[in-house]
Amino acid sequence: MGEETELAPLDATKENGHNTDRERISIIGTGNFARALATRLVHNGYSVVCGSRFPDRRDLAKYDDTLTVVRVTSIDTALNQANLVILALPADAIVSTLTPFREGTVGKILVDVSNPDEKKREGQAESNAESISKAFPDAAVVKAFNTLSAYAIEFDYTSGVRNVYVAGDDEAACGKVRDLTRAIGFTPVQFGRLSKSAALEAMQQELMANWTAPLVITGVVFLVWFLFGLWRFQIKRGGDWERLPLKSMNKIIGSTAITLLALCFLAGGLAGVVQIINGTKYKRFPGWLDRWMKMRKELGLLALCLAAVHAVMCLAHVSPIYYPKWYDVTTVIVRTVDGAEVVVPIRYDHNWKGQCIMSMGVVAMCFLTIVGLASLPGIADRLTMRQWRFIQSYLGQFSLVATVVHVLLKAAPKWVSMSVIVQNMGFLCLIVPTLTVLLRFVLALPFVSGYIEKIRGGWERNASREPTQTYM
Ligand SMILES: NC(=O)C1=CN([C@@H]2O[C@H](COP(=O)(O)OP(=O)(O)OC[C@H]3O[C@@H](n4cnc5c(N)ncnc54)[C@H](OP(=O)(O)O)[C@@H]3O)[C@@H](O)[C@H]2O)C=CC1
Ligand SMILES: [Fe+3]
Repeated sequence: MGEETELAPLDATKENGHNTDRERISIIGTGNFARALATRLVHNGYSVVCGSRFPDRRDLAKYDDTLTVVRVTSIDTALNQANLVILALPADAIVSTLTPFREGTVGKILVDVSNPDEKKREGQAESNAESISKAFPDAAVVKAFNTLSAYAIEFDYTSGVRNVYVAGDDEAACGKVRDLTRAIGFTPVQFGRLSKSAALEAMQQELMANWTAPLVITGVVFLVWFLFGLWRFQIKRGGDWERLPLKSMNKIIGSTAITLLALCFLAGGLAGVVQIINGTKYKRFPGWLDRWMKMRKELGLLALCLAAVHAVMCLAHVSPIYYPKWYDVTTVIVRTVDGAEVVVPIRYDHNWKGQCIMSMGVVAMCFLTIVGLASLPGIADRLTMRQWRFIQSYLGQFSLVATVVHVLLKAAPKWVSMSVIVQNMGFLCLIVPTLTVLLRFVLALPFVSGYIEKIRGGWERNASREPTQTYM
């Protein structure tokens, strides 16, 4: 592809009195991101020009047939071909690449899609977008698209509408970028002024946004149950190490899952208690409760993940060998050649206990899966508020109750005969979930829930109190 001298000048895009320059977009760069955006733009009826340092050497058609209609020109020409220019260049090369063509940036909307190189940007307060804006003050710089991958832009037409965050100081320019975003099948979300672009760039650097604390909590809960299980099932029994990887680990993982599930629902219960004590919803929750409330989704998903592992491990080893009390056995007496009588089991059937434990586990897993799926963005977006609350609150609590019953059925009768109840993992791992279920039950009683609903509706017990104090 060479320099396209026959390209119409920008003004020629005004047709029938209408300015159709929105139809032509310039992209500077011919790399992965530039090609992905060009493909999507062409699919949506845009005419695209790509500016390259080496236009003669770039043949975009060899990547995808769609790109045969994309002209590759010099950077200078590309800048002059559209009002909206997307800078798909490496972050560090943007200013130096455009500086020789400063004239061409005047009056243009420059869309910065870049993400910083983490190491180079450490301690640097200014975002890429702000640096570009400073270097080219006669252009309107808009930050957008940086939170999407080239792959998602090029191929992901099916998994729901993705958000594209837009930040910039020029409202008209931001509006044009939002229109473009919408036109190619994304949902534009105005993120604020250009100063917010640093947050957008940081967003992309975060590997585990919102997940660090829930993962640490999961690790701590797992460690507590692991150490207890190690002592209870291996050390105390004088070394039963070959059962550690599956049988003991299954109980440890199951206990971790039910604890996390309880922690997920306990936060909401405590929030209700705090609101009753405060007598108003206009008082902030204490910091620890606020943070806890915000990690409920992650805690629930981690509980679901571990519950699934527990279920698979159960399938792998639940048998009459490990759990004889869950089975009825049919035996026959066989006489050996030397006349001795040997009792031989010929058939095992799950008894009532075994059937109830397994079926309650399946029910809990099923409801928990629905709750987990409904919390994922693509699905949650499609639910009405009422549907979402029904699944998260009612089905969620039902899954916790089913889980508690599952463990109770498995462990409860044993407690009665156990001299030291606190050594029973089934008993210990039920304490927090049972307290949570009881708390939620009390909060669901008509006069209590009515009182909370009143508070959540804006009613204040002491309406004359002023000003409302906040927790720090
Ligand atoms: N790839 C992705 O999934 C995502 C990328 N981004 C951002 O998009 C921008 C482009 O990324 P991507 O397309 O993956 O990168 P590539 O390395 O694939 O492409 C960059 C293009 O920029 C041009 N370029 C101009 N000057 C230079 C230079 N000095 N050094 C290297 N290339 C130069 C090159 O085109 P030519 O040789 O034709 O001039 C090159 O093809 C980056 O800022 C990145 O942070 C953001 C989100 C996701
Ligand atoms: Fe279980």
